[in-house]
Amino acid sequence: MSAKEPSALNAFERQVEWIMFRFRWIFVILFLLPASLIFDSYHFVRNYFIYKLQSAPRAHGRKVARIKRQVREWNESGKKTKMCTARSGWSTMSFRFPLYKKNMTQINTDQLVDILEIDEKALTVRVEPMVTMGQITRFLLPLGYTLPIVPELDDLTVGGMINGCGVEASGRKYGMFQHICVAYELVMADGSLVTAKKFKNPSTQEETDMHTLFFGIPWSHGTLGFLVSATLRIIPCRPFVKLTYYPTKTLEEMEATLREEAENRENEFVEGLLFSKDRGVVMRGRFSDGPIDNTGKINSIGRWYKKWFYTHVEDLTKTGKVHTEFIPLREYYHRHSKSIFWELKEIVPFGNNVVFRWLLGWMCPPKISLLKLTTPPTLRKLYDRKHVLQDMLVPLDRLNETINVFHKEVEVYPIWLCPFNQPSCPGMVRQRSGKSIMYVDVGVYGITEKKKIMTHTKGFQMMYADTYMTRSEFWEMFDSSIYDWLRTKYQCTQAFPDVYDKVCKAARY
Ligand SMILES: Cc1cc2nc3c(=O)[nH]c(=O)nc-3n(C[C@H](O)[C@H](O)[C@H](O)COP(=O)(O)OP(=O)(O)OC[C@H]3O[C@@H](n4cnc5c(N)ncnc54)[C@H](O)[C@@H]3O)c2cc1C
Ligand SMILES: NC(=O)C1=CN([C@@H]2O[C@H](COP(=O)(O)OP(=O)(O)OC[C@H]3O[C@@H](n4cnc5c(N)ncnc54)[C@H](OP(=O)(O)O)[C@@H]3O)[C@@H](O)[C@H]2O)C=CC1
Ligand SMILES: CC(C)=CCC[C@@H](C)[C@H]1CC[C@H]2C3=C(CC[C@]12C)[C@@]1(C)CC[C@H](O)C[C@@H]1CC3
Repeated sequence: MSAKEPSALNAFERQVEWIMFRFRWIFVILFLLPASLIFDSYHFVRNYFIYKLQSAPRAHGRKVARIKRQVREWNESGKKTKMCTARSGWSTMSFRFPLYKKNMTQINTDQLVDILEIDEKALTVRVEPMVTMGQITRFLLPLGYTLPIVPELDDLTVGGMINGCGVEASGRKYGMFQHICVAYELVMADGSLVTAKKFKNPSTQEETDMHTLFFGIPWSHGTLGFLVSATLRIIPCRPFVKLTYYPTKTLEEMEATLREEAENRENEFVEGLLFSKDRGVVMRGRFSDGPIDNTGKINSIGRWYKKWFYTHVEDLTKTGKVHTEFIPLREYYHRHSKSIFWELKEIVPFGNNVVFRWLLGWMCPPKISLLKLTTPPTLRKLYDRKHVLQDMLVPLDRLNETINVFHKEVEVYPIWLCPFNQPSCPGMVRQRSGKSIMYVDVGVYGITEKKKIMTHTKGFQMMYADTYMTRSEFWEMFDSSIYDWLRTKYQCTQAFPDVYDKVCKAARY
């Protein structure tokens, strides 16, 4: 456990800080909302034309050749500094800017933004790593398919979900994002192109190597090679999610209901929200064709004038009754995008007001990357002191204990609870029980009124969040056996930093 001391501020500085925080919405409404709309419209049109022209598969070879050439040039020029991707710090989905990029050779992977091919026989889709979740759902759902796991913010990338990690409400059935991956195409430190994948019975040394590499990539944060494409599983889907809300009145009831629903094999999605230590709701979802059996109405939560999803859920829990409704699938997947979970209320405090929603809701949300880019240093300091951003992945039977720790230390609500299945397979996140265990992601995001203490309970911490762990604490949490071996075998130690040196506090500001 390590404490973060608030820096001493005088009264004037506090006032400036408060004004910037309270009136940021003016800048957001006047500049960021229109800029976000332009940005998204450009990408929408661009992707539409690329799809219609079918040019992405041909262009992929050229893009990969360029990356191989950059890595070979790095080798030939004497390997002076280590390598990382050239993705700019402001466009990534974490609060922090990566400091490490400044002193490294940046390999340009920014053009890898296209969906390459869908194989309806093998039920897979092959995509480049900068493809976003919003892009994938827009492409797959009209074809009647979906990824088994769709992390909910539109701008999360496939590369980030694989090299970092991705969880979502369907994790109870499919695990983490890495568990829906079939193969990774990688440019390694020597400039070679390899395909890492799972083999049922690896029979040659090469197959064994590629099998081991496949398990090493998730959570490695680009420290084993550059991902240039990924083959992902797809599943058939239906146009709606039939969502049932079960209000809970105690933490014990929450844990029991979450477990019961997570273990029910008929459920596709299970998610919990805690609005206070005791009061919460468990939501279970199943694919559906809509309200044909008169068990509920359609609620198009994604429409611009609709309430933010979590406030809708909170209103339902206040009735104390079980409620069922049908949500269009894509709107369900991106249900937390419009309100950026519950972060937008700090930025546009009246963003959920009915008048605002009808007038300007269609431009929401502002892009997270633009918010990040335009956070002034004064506000960053305030966020440093008062804002909590933590995701702890813990076995479900430790939920109660974990909530108690977060309640005592930061008392930030709502808390996001996302159960997911953690198989016993090799990799950095490792449980060695020999069987699958139900874990839960406990996500805490928001402003705390308490003195901020960063605590890490037993489990795995998602590394996009703020981490104050020492190197030894880090490697106590994660399993390094395959990782270290792969780093040596593929000459990564000279080519890429150690994963801890990318995610520790000193590497980000
Ligand atoms: C000095 C040294 C030499 C090494 N030499 C080799 C080598 O020659 N060849 C090589 O491949 N690795 C080699 N390794 C890597 C080695 O595989 C791992 O470091 C080690 O086995 C990890 O142990 P573990 O208990 O975490 O994984 P284990 O559970 O032992 O897993 C090892 C391998 O078994 C397979 N496996 C296990 N569970 C599952 C599962 N649930 N689903 C699918 N696959 C599974 C995977 O291939 C995995 O890579 C070496 C490591 C070291 C330190
Ligand atoms: N529901 C969820 O699961 C959510 C998850 N998140 C977190 O957000 C992060 C994803 O953010 P996103 O902006 O998409 O990704 P980032 O750009 O932040 O990438 C995350 C890491 O993956 C590495 N990486 C990305 N692409 C490649 C590639 N092609 N080759 C090699 N390494 C690569 C990056 O390396 P480098 O440093 O070299 O750029 C970086 O270390 C994840 O880490 C995730 O944990 C956030 C919100 C929700
Ligand atoms: C569901 C999981 C696993 C994680 C959700 C994480 C998000 C809540 C955060 C990821 C990036 C964060 C940023 C902000 C809020 C919280 C996230 C969206 C800001 C928008 C907060 C305001 C700052 O000025 C900019 C931040 C950018 C990153």
